[in-house]
Formats: sequence, structure tokens, C-alpha cells
Amino acid sequence: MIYLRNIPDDELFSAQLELLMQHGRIASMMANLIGAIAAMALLWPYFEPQSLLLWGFGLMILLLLRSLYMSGALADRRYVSRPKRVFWLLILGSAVTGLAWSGTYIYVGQFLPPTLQYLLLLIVVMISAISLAVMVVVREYFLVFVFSALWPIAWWCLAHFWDQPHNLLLGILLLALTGLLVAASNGIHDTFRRMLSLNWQQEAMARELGQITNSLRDRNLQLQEARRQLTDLANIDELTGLGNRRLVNQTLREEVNRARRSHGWLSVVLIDVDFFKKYNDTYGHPAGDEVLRRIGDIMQRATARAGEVAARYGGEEFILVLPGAKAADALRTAERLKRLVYEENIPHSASEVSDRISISQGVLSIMPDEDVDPGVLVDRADAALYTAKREGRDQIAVV
Ligand SMILES: Nc1nc2c(ncn2[C@@H]2O[C@H](COP(=O)(O)OP(=O)(O)OP(=O)(O)O)[C@@H](O)[C@H]2O)c(=O)[nH]1
Repeated sequence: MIYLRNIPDDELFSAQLELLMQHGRIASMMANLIGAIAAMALLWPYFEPQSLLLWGFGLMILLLLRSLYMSGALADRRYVSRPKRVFWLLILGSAVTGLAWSGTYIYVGQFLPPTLQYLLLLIVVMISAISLAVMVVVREYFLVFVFSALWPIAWWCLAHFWDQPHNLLLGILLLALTGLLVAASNGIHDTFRRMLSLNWQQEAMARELGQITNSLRDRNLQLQEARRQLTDLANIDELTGLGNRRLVNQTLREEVNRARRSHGWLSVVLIDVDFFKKYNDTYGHPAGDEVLRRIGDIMQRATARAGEVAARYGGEEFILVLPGAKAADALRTAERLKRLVYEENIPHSASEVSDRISISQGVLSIMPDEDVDPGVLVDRADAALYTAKREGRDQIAVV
């Protein structure tokens, strides 16, 4: 049953980290990089090139380390196996980067004319604003950056309000901007969480639908198998394991049609155990069953060719359907069967024709040129069988 569930907290947390690293990695690196290049261009006339290059190099190493760590954590899915550790390391990276920017501003600000100071501050503010879009999926990550980059500058400006005429205003503006960014981050962060949650629900539903489809397919296969087994059972005689009358009728219908189309021969041999009632009376019904089973085995051995069907027609009567067999072929098969039954040597002291179980057979061979009902074929074979019985049993009669 499909039902809506909420994403578990730990899965949501891992999904947030994954999203942050997947999308925030390149964006935040690029924002910081561009900021660093712009800052270096601004500061170039006021500082030694070596010091500036060293600063830029240091910042780049820091960004590279962060990016490499994120790639590694994404590759081995550390955000799932150890999300807390990944979280704290990301926070640390964010704090160090933020502090690098605020430290830079506070240190170099005193050597710059006010206009350039404002430009440098603008760079830091821009990086913070860009970060809002990409980092806020993990709110703490964003907040740590904002508070480590903008707050120290704001408080420094307030603390040094007498140094420059605009420091007081800058400090207040920065505090207000920080507040604004924090407020904006709440809404965006919640949207991200909802989006992740919805995504998770969709995936869960798709998974469940897939499972239901699979189980329906399995059920269907089981039903088909059950239907096949039922059909088999409906066509099989329980006692002997041979086909039953139903199968014979079906086979005869098909074979008559085939023989008509190909102008071929079709033979039917009807077999009856001699004095079987007496056998039952003498040896008991279970022994009679055993005889029928053994004759069933013999019939299976006697019908080795493809398309030939041996079946129990009912009671102690058996039938052979021999497609393509002319009268002579069918007679040969009947004689073989007779010999096999004789060789089986099942004692039958009450038989009037032999000291063992014997069979009478009626053979019918036709080349059908019109649709013949299976019942008619069997009746004609039965007539031949009756002849065999009448003429003394343990023999074969052909029509
Ligand atoms: N043990 C056993 N006997 C069965 C089964 N089906 C039918 N019979 C018996 O087979 C006997 C058939 O007897 P009849 O039709 O009189 O024929 P018969 O005794 O073989 O005599 P002829 O056919 O004239 O040689 C009956 O006694 C049935 O009870 C079966 O599944 N098991």
C-alpha cells in the first residue's frame, strides 16, 4: 500500500549535506576565487606583490582543500555514513574562509583610502550574498560564514567609529545586512528542506510502486503456472500418470485434422484387460490398481515415437493414438504391447485364457477425408476390441 511518509530526520540531514556539496562546491569556490582576484587587483598598488601573492595563494589553498574534501565526501558517501563529522568539517571550512575575509578587511582597511575600503567591503558582501543562494541548504554553514565574515567587520567598524566618518554608518548597515541575510536564509532554507522532502517522498513512492509491480508480475506468473498445472491435472489420470479420456479426445480431434490436411494415416488401438473383474475378485482391488499402473508403464514404453499418445480411457480400458501409423504399423505396436504385457508376467489364476494378465486389443486405422468425431473413432476401435474379446481374448482385431 502506498502512503505518504515524511523523510526521516537523519536522511534529510544527509540529503542537505549532499546537495550543499554537490551544488555549493563549485559555486562557492568560484565566488571566493573571483572575490580574491578582485581584492588583489584593488590592493595591488598599496602592498608588496609578494605579500599579496602569498595571501592569494593561501586563500586558494584553503578553497582547494575545501573543494577536495567535498569531492571525497561525495564520492564515498561520507555524508551518509558519518554526516556529523562531515557537517563539522564543513562548518570549520566555512568559518575559516569567513574569518580570512574579515581578517583581511580589518587588517588592510587601515592602509586603504575609504573608496577602496568600501569596494573591498562590497566584495565581502557579494560573496556572502552569493553564498546565500548556494549554501543555505545547510543553514548553519551559511550563518557561520556570514557571522565570521560580516560580523567582525561590523563590530570593528563600530568600535573604530571615530577613525573614519563613515565607520559608524557602515557598522550599523552591516549589522542590519547580517540580520536581513539571516532572515532571508530562514525562508530559503525551509524551501530547500521541503523540496528535499518532496523529492524523497516521490522516490519512496516510485520504489514502492516498483515493488508492487514486481509482486504483481510474480503473482501473475504463479497464476499462469497454477493454471498450467490445473490443465495438466485435468488431462492426467491419477492412478497411472497417463493421459485421460479428456486428453484423448483433444488429441484425436487435433490428429484427425492434421491427417486430413496432410492426407495421412491415423490409427487408434483400444486395449482392455482380460477378466479383470475376476482379477479384482481374486487378488483384491489394490492389487488390481497395481496391475493398471504396470500396464500404464508398459504403454508408455510402447509409445516411443513423437506424437504418439498413451492414455487410460476409463476403468481397465487403455488407448493408443498413433498419428501417421498405417494398419500394419499399428498392428506391430499392438503386438509389441501384447508381448510386453506377457513378459511382465503378472499371475492371474482366475483368467480363462492365460496363467497371467493378458490384454485384448481393437485396432482402427483410417485416412480421414472428413471431420470425424473422436467418439466415433473410439466406437469403431471398440467394435474391433469386442471382436477380439468375442474370439477368445488375448488377441488383436483390426478394422
Ligand atoms: N482395481 C481396479 N479395478 C477397476 C478400476 N476401474 C474398473 N475396475 C474394474 O474393472 C472391472 C471390469 O470388469 P468387466 O467390464 O466386467 O470386464 P472384465 O472382467 O475385464 O471382463 P472382460 O473385459 O470381458 O475380459 C470391474 O470389476 C471394475 O470394478 C480401477 O481403477 N481399479
